[in-house]
Amino acid sequence: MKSYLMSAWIDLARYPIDRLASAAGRALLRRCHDALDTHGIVALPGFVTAAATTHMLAQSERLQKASRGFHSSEKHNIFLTDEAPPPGLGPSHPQLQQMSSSKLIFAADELSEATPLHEIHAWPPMLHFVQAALRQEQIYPSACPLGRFYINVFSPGDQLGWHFDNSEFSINLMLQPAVEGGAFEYAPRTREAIEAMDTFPPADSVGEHVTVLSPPLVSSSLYLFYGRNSLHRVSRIEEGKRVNAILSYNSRPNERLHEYTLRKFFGRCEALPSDA
Ligand SMILES: O=C(O)CCC(=O)C(=O)O
Ligand SMILES: [Fe+2]
Repeated sequence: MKSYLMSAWIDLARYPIDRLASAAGRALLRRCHDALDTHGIVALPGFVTAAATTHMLAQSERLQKASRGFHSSEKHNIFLTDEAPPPGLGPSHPQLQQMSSSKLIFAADELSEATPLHEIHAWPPMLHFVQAALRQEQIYPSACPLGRFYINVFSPGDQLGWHFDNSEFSINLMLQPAVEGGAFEYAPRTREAIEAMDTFPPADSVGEHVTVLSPPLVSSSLYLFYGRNSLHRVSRIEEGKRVNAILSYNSRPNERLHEYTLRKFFGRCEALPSDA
């Protein structure tokens, strides 16, 4: 897709991701690197256009009305593993903490081909930008029919408990922050410190033990962060819906999510029939 068409979805004047070698492109990358080095996260306000956000929110609204999607509700540990912890750990050990998470998810195959999300995810300059901003050697768009991109809808009472992601980095597009609650709380580069703890703090006191950032969440903004190394959560939504999109890229080509993750996230392993 040509830049002049993509500029309907991405604010390419403000974020010249299709001209990374230009002075403006290099300045953008420097800004990303500085923020990632300092905070482990970079926020890019107004990365997508209001038209793109409106389009994606309308699609999510239609799917909610049609009772589509999968409401995932689960208990998990902070490392998102199913491995049995070694015996003899005290009850407050980080490996034994059970967190609760719930949200409604629309998988990629429920989001039509014509969605801006599909076009943004597949656009080569987007991949090159993410790769350069996150200083990855080579990344590839996820090939997972369900998980290559998806939309999360958090309603009041939903949250994501503290966790480290399995993937090294995450690309999160905020479409609509909650009216109240639903903060993204992020503790940069804390994996080693948390792994070394004997006692994990109560969920609401984590910030007394490690530095927790809570970037302002603004509609149409893109957030890039290193989720495998940094403990993070989405606090309980108190009012309004919180809607965001996740774009997946991997360090190996043709990666797909494993059956276990697919079941947990999407409630199924198979893509829907293409005429669904
Ligand atoms: O919704 C967010 O802001 C973060 C999502 C997240 O941490 C995840 O999907 O693993
Ligand atoms: Fe996460």
